[in-house]
Amino acid sequence: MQIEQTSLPGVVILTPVRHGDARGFFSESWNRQRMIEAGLDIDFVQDNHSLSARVGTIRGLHYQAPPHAQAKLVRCGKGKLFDVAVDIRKGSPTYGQWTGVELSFENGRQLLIPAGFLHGFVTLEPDTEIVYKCSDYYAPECDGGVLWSSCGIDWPFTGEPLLSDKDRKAVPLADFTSPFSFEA
Ligand SMILES: Cc1cn([C@H]2C[C@H](O)[C@@H](COP(=O)(O)OP(=O)(O)O[C@H]3O[C@H](C)C(=O)[C@H](O)[C@H]3O)O2)c(=O)[nH]c1=O
Repeated sequence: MQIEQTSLPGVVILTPVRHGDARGFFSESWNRQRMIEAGLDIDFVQDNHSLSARVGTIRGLHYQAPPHAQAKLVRCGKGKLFDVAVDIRKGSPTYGQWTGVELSFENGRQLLIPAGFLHGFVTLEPDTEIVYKCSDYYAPECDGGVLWSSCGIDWPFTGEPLLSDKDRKAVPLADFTSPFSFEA
């Protein structure tokens, strides 16, 4: 498994090995022992899977607040997307900073996003599917969001995005009070 750092400490890109043969490929998309060996052991408890039919669909920027904060391991099961994490830990030297990576079925890359970061993505192909592991269960009472266009993210997409009503009405980062604090 290849591990690449990003501009945000703690947010890392993982690329599992693909074993190719005449049929296609086989890959261990997640192996807890490999994560432990890499010092990235996280006790994931829930897998999520969503389909976004239209190019330019933006889901995000979301978080779950403590006590149900979620770390996520995100990959693209079909199509292509640009995945983004934003540091919202009060007191963090990278507070409000973002990093983004293109995830696709073709490149097999995954983004590991710790708790304390917003997560969102924009789809770059039709019928794009995202699959991701979460380190806590869904807790709608802890669900929160920040407006996708308020964090200075250089989205690789022009035009009007497709958004849920919830995402369209999200609070701008400048007006946001984070429930997360940075722990050095
Ligand atoms: C997140 C979630 C949602 N749901 C239900 C609630 C709604 O009836 C429906 C759609 O939920 P929502 O509009 O919040 O889905 P997304 O906009 O894709 O939200 C997700 O997208 C961003 C990128 C994330 O990282 C989060 O996992 C999550 O916020 O699925 C569940 O039943 N379980 C869940 O864990």
